[in-house]
Amino acid sequence: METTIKVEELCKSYAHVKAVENVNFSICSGEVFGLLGANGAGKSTTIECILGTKKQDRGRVSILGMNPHKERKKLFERVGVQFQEANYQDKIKVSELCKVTSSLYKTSLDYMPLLKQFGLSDKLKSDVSELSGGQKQRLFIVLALIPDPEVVFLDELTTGLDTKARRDVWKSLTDLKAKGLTILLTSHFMDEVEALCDKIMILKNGVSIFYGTVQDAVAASPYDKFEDAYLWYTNEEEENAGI
Ligand SMILES: Nc1ncnc2c1ncn2[C@@H]1O[C@H](COP(=O)(O)OP(=O)(O)OP(=O)(O)O)[C@@H](O)[C@H]1O
Repeated sequence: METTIKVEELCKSYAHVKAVENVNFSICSGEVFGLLGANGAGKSTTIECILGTKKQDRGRVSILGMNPHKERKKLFERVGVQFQEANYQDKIKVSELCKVTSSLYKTSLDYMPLLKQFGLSDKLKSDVSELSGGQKQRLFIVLALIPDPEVVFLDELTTGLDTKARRDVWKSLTDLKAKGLTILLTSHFMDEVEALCDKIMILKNGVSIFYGTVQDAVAASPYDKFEDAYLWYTNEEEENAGI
């Protein structure tokens, strides 16, 4: 399988914080990769280095065979990003935001079927500011998919979604993966990670403490459930240090 994203020896510090330290992973096309870790573990920083919106101090990143710093424009056409907090005008309607987003790309998908897929058809004429948190979250996934991307970055995928909406989003993503879409997601829900991810990396204070499949993560821990294993990985050092 073709490698879509390759991260080698990635390091990035801010003033006094080592946000990412010597991180290595690769993601093949059509794979779903979960970047996990507590708040502040270094997930967003890693993603921003891959997208080229932040410059790493050391290490190499390649995405779709490109250097994200040198080929930002080309990359933009082929990559989708779900933002947590998008900057849009207060009074913009869902249909207008979809139209504006489509106009940014040379080629884009028809947004109507996407809105339908994510349960938002009846919100077409609503102001974005009037949507519920979960509806906004789903709209941001739709916006990320409008450029018909080869890779999509989904940050805190289903935070704020109700049970049914989460399951629907999982199903839609599984269908897109089957068509070859590569997905990098972050999530704080381990059931979601278990349901979707082919491979995961768990970061702690910017360092990778596990890289592999969910099954391997469970097998290498003293637990049978992934959520217990995840907590064991992320707390291990404190426990060993007697904190
Ligand atoms: N612009 C910045 N200036 C200074 N420190 C920063 C900056 N951005 C992030 N950091 C620090 O770098 C570390 C990693 O932050 P990052 O946002 O990558 O974590 P994260 O895993 O994405 O967290 P979350 O789950 O809360 O989104 C944290 O200690 C954070 O305080």
